[in-house]
Amino acid sequence: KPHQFWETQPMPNINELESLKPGPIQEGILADVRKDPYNLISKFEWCNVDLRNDEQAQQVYTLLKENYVEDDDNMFRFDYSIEFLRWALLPPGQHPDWIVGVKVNQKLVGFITGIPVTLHIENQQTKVKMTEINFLCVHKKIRANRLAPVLIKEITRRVHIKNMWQAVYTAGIVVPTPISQTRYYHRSLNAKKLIEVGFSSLSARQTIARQQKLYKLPEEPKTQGLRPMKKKDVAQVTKLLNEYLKQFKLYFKYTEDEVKHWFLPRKDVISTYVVEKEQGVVTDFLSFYNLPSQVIKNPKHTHLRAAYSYYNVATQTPIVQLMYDALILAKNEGYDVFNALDIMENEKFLKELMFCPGDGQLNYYLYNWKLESNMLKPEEIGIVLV
Ligand SMILES: CCOC(=O)c1cnc2ccc(OC)cc2c1SCCC#N
Repeated sequence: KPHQFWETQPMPNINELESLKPGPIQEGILADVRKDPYNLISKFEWCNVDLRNDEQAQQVYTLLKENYVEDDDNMFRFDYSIEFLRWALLPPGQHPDWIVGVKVNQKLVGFITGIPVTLHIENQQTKVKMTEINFLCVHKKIRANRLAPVLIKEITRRVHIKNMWQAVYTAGIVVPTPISQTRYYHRSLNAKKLIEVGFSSLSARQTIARQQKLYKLPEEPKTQGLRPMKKKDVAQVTKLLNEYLKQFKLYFKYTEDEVKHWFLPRKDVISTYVVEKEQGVVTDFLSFYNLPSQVIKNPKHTHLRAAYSYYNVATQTPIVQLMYDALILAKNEGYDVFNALDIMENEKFLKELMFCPGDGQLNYYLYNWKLESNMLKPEEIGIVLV
């Protein structure tokens, strides 16, 4: 029976979509929260992973590299780097007991994480303090032990115990009940490599040279005043971002500390460029993160270098021009492909900049919250989960 576990969770099911009123589905009662961790089958143990510790970070890296998400054709598997995981999982206000591992004989075989976020939902006046759940992973060799539901229940318990009752997460699969179904788009930067790894294919009339010409980009960005973001830009970027995000139905509210963490450039992790035309005035910014993938069983390539569109705020520069510059910058940083979802204003540049729709979809979920509108359109989503 499908969704055995999800039927037991506070998620609206199909026939409740009409009856439930907007807001929390279940009232959270702190006194009812289990004080001790869920039971694990013998030899399995809970652990809090300290990602600042090189050995423990290496164990997480290897577990994900070998067992985390693959595309439907098993052509790629995400290869999150240790520095990326430290960026993604050690933001301001992080809770050490929200980086949850399961070990067997000191070997990491299961993983799930949460980070604290403040989410603004639809027209609700209040912003909801909640957790963003990510990196649910069970080693391939011990699947079908029903370990994933226990990992989800345990991190839910660790969130409840802090008096938080909602969560936000994404998944490529459909379980009860998505709040939005978005699509990945891909813009080729290295046509030859995408053909060699088998992602792109040539029709009879096409040649590799023709494809390379089609996707060729200028050497340098067009926008005057475009430069890497620096610490001195944090205040202006925070204001621009928080103002920009208000147009969406779902968005995070950022403190300056959070903007420092999420946007200051980190080599091979996050690239952020600001537009400063007039002395000291930042009018726009673009950002993309580095998430390579292992190419599974390919004679010629072991990895794909993929840049993922993060947050882009265009107030003076046309969004198409800003994103064209993002492609040029990503190409110059050595990426093979530039990926983006059809969320926020992305539809405005995807076609014009020659992005192609992928066959993978990304579903957004809210745990224990009924929306006013059952589903949100992709362009109403203002959050990117890495
Ligand atoms: C060339 C276009 O495809 C990808 O970039 C890519 C790379 N690695 C993956 C690993 C797991 C995976 O599992 C869904 C998908 C990919 C994808 S397509 C969806 C991500 C985007 N954009």
